[in-house]
Amino acid sequence: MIYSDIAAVTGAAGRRDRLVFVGLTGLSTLLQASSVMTLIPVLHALFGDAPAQAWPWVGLLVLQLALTWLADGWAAGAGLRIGFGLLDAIATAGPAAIRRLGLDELESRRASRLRDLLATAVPESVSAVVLLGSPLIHAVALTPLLALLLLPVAWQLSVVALGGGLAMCAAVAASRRALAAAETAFADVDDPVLDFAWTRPERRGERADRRATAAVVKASRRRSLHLLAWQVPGHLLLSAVLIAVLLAFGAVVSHLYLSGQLSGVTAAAMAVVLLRIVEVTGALSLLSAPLSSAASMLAQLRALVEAERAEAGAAPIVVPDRPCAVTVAGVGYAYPGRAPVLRGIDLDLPAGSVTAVVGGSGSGKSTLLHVLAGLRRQSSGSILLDGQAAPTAVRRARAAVAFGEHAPGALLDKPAGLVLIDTETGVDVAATLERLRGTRTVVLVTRRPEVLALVDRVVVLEDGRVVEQGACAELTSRGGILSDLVGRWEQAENWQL
Ligand SMILES: Nc1ncnc2c1ncn2[C@@H]1O[C@H](COP(=O)(O)OP(=O)(O)OP(=O)(O)O)[C@@H](O)[C@H]1O
Repeated sequence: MIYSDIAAVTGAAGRRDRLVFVGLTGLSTLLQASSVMTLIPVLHALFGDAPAQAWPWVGLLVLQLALTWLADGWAAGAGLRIGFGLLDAIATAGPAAIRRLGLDELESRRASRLRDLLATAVPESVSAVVLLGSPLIHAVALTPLLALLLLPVAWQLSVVALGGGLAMCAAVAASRRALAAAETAFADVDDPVLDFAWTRPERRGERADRRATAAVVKASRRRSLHLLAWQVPGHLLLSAVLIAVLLAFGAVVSHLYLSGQLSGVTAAAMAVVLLRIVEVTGALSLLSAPLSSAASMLAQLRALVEAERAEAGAAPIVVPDRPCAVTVAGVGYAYPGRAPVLRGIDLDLPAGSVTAVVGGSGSGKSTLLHVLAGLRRQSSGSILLDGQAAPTAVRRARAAVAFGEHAPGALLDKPAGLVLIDTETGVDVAATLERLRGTRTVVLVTRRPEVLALVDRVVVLEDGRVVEQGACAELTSRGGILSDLVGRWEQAENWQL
C-alpha cells in the first residue's frame, strides 16, 4: 500500500530511485544477516586451537559491515530523492487544490483536512522514506533471511527463528489493528472540535459555545483514556510473545547443545542471532504508529495528487472574449447552519448590460456577487451563462471580479464575459464602465446614489429577495422601495442624486 501510494505520487520519474532504494535496502539487510552468521566461524577460531585463523573471518566481517554501510548510504540518497519527489507533487497539487476551494468551502471540514494534510506532508515527506522505509524493510526481511542462513546450522533453530519473527510481527499487527479500530470508533469526537474551530469563529466567546468547548474537552479526554486502554493490551501481548520466543529459542539451543548437535561456541553465537531478531522486530513496534500516520498521509496525498492530475488533464474551460447573457433562476443560498440569505432570485441580464444591485445592509448583495462569481455554490436554483448551465468552475473562469478588501483593478482586465464589482472597494466606477461598456456584462453592488445614473438597470434586494427591478428612472418615479433607499442614502451621506 505504502509503496504503491509513493509510486502513484512520484510517478514514472521516480521509478529508478524507488528500485534503487528497495534493492539496496534489501541488499543491506542480507549483508547484515550474513554478518551475524559470520560471527560463528569468528568465535570458533577465537576459542579454538588457532585463534589466528580468525583473521580472514574478521576481514570478511569488516567487508560485510563496510558494504552494508555503503548500501545504506546509497539507498538513503535514493530515499531522499523520492522524498523530494513527494514534496514536488505536494507543491504542485496543494496550491491548486486550495485555489479550487470556493469561499463556502474555506471553513469546511474538507478545507481543514487539506490544511492538516499540507501541514504534515510538507515537513514529513522528505525524510519519511529514509527514516521509516529503511527500518521497515530491515524489520520485515531480516528474520526470514536469518532463518534461511540458520538452516545449515540446525533446521530447528531456523524454524524457531522464522516462527518467532512471524509471531512478533503478528503481535505488532494485532495491537496496531486494535488501536486503529479504537481510533476509528472515537474519530467522531474530533468532529465537534473541528466544527468549533473552523465553522463558527464568529460565535466564539458566547456562553453556548463555552459550554460546547467544555463538552468537547471532556469527550477528548474520554477518548484519550479509551485509546490508552486499547494500547495496554497490545503492549502486553507483544511482551508476552517476546518472552515466549526467547524461551522457545533458548530451549531449542539448550536441547541441541545438550544432545551434542550444537557446539558451545555456536550456541553462544545464537544469542547474537536472537538479539538481532528481537531488536528489529521490537523496532517494528516503535515504528508502527509513525508508519500508520505516514501511510494515511500518503493515501490522502495520492488522492489529492490524482484528483489534481485529473483536473489538469480535463478539457480547459473556454472563455470567449465577449459579454455573456446571465440567467439566474430560483437561486437560493444559505451559509452553513444558517437561514437562507438569498431566496428564489430570478434575474435575466442581457449580454453587455450594466446592472446595479442595491438593498439595505444584510439584504444579500455581496452574497449574490459571490454566487455569480462562482466563489459560492448556490444552495438551490440554477445559473446559466449564454443559456448553458454554468457550474462554479465555469463561472469562476468566465467572471472577472473587483471586490474584497483591496480591489485590484487589474483583475478586471482578464478575458471574461461577466464583470462583478463592489463599488465600496474603491474602483473608479465611471472610468471602469466607460472602458468595459458593451464588451462585458457588468453587475455591480453599490451603496452610492451617483452610481445609479451610470447603469442600465437596478435590482433591489430585501431580505434575500428581489423586490424591485427595472430602469432606475422608472423605479424612482414610481416612488417605491428604491426611492426610499435612495432617500435614506441621501439622508445618511447628505448627497444629492
Ligand atoms: N461568512 C458568513 N457567514 C455567515 N453569515 C454571513 C456571512 N457573510 C454574510 N453573512 C450574513 O448573510 C446576510 C447577507 O449578507 P451580505 O453581506 O450578502 O449582505 P449585503 O447586502 O452585502 O450587506 P452590506 O451592505 O452590509 O455589505 C447577512 O445577514 C450577513 O450577516
